Amino acid sequence: MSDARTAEIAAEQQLVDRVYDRTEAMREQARMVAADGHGRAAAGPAGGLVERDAMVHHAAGKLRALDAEAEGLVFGRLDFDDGETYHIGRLGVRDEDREPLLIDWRAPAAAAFYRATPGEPLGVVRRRVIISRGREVVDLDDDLLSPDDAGDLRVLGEGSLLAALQRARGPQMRDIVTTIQREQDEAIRAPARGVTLITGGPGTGKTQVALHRAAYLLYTDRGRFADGRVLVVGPSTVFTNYISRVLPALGEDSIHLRAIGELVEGVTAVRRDPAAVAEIKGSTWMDEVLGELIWQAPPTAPQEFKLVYAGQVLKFGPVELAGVRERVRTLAASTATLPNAARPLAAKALLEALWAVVDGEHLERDLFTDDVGDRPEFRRFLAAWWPRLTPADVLAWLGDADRSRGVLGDAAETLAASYGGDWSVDDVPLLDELNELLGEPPAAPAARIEPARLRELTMGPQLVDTFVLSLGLHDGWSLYAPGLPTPMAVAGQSIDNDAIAQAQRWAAAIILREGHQVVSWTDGYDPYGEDGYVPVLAEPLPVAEPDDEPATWDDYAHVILDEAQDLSPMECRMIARRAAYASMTIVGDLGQATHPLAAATWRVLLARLARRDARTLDLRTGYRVPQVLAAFAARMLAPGIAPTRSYRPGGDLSVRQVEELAAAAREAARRAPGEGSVAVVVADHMSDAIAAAVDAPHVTVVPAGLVKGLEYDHVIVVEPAAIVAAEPRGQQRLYVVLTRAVASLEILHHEPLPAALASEPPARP
Ligand SMILES: Nc1ncnc2c1ncn2[C@@H]1O[C@H](COP(=O)(O)OP(=O)(O)OP(=O)(O)O)[C@@H](O)[C@H]1O
Repeated sequence: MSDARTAEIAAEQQLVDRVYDRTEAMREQARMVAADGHGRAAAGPAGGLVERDAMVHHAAGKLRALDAEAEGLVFGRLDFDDGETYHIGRLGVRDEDREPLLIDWRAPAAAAFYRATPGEPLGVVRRRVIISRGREVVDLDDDLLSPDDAGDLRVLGEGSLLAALQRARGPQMRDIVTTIQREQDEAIRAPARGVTLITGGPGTGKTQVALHRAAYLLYTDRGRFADGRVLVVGPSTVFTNYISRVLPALGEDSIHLRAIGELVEGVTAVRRDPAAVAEIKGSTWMDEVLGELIWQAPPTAPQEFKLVYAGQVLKFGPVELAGVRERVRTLAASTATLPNAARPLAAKALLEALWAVVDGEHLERDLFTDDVGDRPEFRRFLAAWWPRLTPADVLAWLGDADRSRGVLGDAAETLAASYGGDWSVDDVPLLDELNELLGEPPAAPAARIEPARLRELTMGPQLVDTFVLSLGLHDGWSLYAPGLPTPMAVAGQSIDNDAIAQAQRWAAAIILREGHQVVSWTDGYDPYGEDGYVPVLAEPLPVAEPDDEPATWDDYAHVILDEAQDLSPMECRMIARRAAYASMTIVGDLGQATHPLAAATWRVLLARLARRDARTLDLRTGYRVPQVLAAFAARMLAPGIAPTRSYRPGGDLSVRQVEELAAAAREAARRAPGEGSVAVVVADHMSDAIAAAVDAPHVTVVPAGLVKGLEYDHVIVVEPAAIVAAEPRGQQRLYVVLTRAVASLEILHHEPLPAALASEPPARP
């Protein structure tokens, strides 16, 4: 290494050491403030704000996790043509004089790190990636942005990108904060509002972008998105486990990360139903089916009712009771009452039916109804005949084909065969739907709170997590500060109510006095729940410690869907319920759609989610699959879908016909390189047999149905024809399987290859 380079590294090391020393000091300070017993709010506006700005209390606690990251806390530097220099890192850190020492990668000032090119340098003359191991700077990678080189730059930070891509895969995904590419950055920083649709072929970084976007949204508007108000949904628990390390590594752990099978409280479904079953369960027809089912007599309901009144025996058998049940349904329909709230209607209908058969010549109707209605045996019968139903109760009825044939017709047998064990992922939207359809029993009168009081209880003043400028409650504009229950400044009449920009300038000046620079404004809420403007600050504000109460699903402010191409109509309904008040980011690839009811176009998917418009960002460069393997996999692509351009050169492909698959898989796994991850991917129904045969600790056998979103250095695919034959969209499934390999792909087949793969000899690397 040249002397000049060694000196540069040493200079960067000094800065890195300063940042770590400063963060250590801040961590200590945060600890002392906590130990102080007063808390930050008690320190008053000035003290509280200075302490918060110096170092994010919340983030300080995360430094240990950040320390562990190979790329370290400081990873970039921008030199501008006016001599200005910034260092970019995973957090914003200021020095003792409150000068920025490190700019958070998500701050607007850091955007140039991911966007500057020779053609459009944005004032940057040098863009440097600082490569560290722990706290030690080991290398530097510089891009000099001279307009003369405009034609040459293919990617940003080529050296560090290549190094990142060449690193062997571990069991979990790593973040890409040091090497985010321009088109990815544009998707990450797209506005939060409305719906953002991010499309791209396999390995274009869609999942990475989705996760970095979640972290970005939290940075820009913590007041709105913190405390579990961002939901990220992935296709399976294997997948969410694979990506679960990325957000904590970016310093964010208040985001809800859930597999689609985990969206209903108390249910963790991992099993997928076969395509024929999934097709029925995923269709909106199920909404009608469930809507019928909820009014049926539960299997536990008594078939007979007997009562002695004034010497008369009143007796109803199954036929009469069925008639009464129908009557309850009619009454419920006319009053929009849901089944679980309909027991009072059931009592009314039953009493009416009894009155109709009693010899009531000498009886008074009201007396009869009151008398019978109060009898313990009547109430016991009613509770058993019209019990409170849970979604699980009703869904379990589908396990009995004789019972469900009336509503399901020919589909009854197919569905019944799928029940009996644990819930499948495809059942989860049905449980969610039933939750809506069944409703809740009416609240006991004592527990009822009048609306006015309810408003006060739920809408009363709360502390804000960030500054908010709002107009309304007082005459003129009010500026709220984090942690303070009253406005910290009021503009009274002096600012014209229409002049939002003028009010924002006023507020920005006050916020600047508190040590924060306002970069722009977004929408938000003041402590009274009224609309307000929230400043985007050049440095993040401290985060309130997340409270113990988990956010409920109607609190989500932003919902991110990964692998969205696979969502069935019923899954979309379940998500739409959770996203009723949320903006959304939808991420996917139509070429990888394997669900039998997958939407054919994004417009259809948006409609299923009750959305119409989206801003669309397409990622065009693939970073996972090397060119040779990408070209081979593209033969399986459905017509009309363009293949992805791959940035990664090479790729090792071999295709072998073998006598005995299990033995060949064992042998291939044994020969697989020790460096990097190795997976054997096989049709779901063959996976147990192949797993038993392979039995090698460093090799994972993955059923094809679970491999979506994952990647391995070396992939061995066993019997592609069986993967295609296993399901209606087997062709797409095989495409997903063939696009998982980062370095080598070995195909073992006994049966002939699917025609598209066999059409010409595979290219040799
Ligand atoms: N800018 C980047 N720098 C370094 N690595 C990157 C970059 N973008 C993507 N990658 C890597 O490329 C691989 C694929 O990324 P990711 O899984 O996010 O792609 P995807 O589009 O979601 O793929 P799929 O559709 O197949 O699930 C990952 O290993 C990811 O870390």
